[in-house]
Amino acid sequence: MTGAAPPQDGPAIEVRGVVTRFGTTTIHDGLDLTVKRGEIIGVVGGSGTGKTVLLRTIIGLQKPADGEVTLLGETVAWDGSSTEALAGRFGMLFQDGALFSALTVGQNIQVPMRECGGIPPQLMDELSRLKVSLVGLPPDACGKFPSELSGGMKKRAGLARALALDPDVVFLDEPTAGLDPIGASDFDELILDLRRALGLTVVMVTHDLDSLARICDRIAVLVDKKIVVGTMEELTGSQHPWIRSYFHGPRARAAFDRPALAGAQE
Ligand SMILES: Nc1ncnc2c1ncn2[C@@H]1O[C@H](COP(=O)(O)OP(=O)(O)OP(=O)(O)O)[C@@H](O)[C@H]1O
Repeated sequence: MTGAAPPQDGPAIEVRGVVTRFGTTTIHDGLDLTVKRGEIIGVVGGSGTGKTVLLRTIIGLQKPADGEVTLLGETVAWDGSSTEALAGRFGMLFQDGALFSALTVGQNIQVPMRECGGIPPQLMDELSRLKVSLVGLPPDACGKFPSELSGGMKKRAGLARALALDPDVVFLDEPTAGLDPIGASDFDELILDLRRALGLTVVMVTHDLDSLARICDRIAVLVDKKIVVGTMEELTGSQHPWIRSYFHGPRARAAFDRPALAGAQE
């Protein structure tokens, strides 16, 4: 990490030549990705292609075998100092919400505030109420335990915690998984509202084609241990077999409201 103030322009995230190996298995073999500030980018790929590992790498939790990552102008160091230097500047919503079951929603939201330190308890209470309202939960949700919440409410509570310290970037790992279509589309709207209101940059791993079509500016596809990135239109024109079948399958056509490709195999 550099000690200098991070530049406010330039990309939110730069991934250059990232190689990730577990034992003898290579997951990423030279990933490059640039995420612009204020962009909503979807990350897709087959199961086990390393989408979650990519998020963990960007936020400094997973050290790659090679490559460089810059997050909000800070070079990620993977020795713990990254997370410290970037404290509060990014938030993460883990796949299952990852709320602490023994803590209320309000207390969960206050976890990052306590880690940050120096925030008086009364202000933390006030801030957690604000975050609860920001994500569209009723005020009484603050005093509830995760077990008392629906799946959709848990996701919103997890998002409120990710937003606890007013981050510039949020990472969402399958935020709409397990939600019914209405809950999922409400969540999509919430992400769009938050981007509009807070200027957030959003990196979202998702299998939800409706979310991709509705809210993502660009999509990063993990294939062949690398990333192919483009707009929906650009990727729709790709000849790569996995990308082609992903963006032209019947479910994709329903989500993207497109007729079948002329000559496409069904
Ligand atoms: N800490 C680890 N040690 C060893 N292998 C790991 C570790 N973390 C992830 N892997 C492996 O790396 C691969 C990619 O994992 P990852 O969770 O990123 O996949 P994914 O693309 O998010 O998959 P899914 O869509 O199924 O959630 C998997 O084969 C996984 O088993």
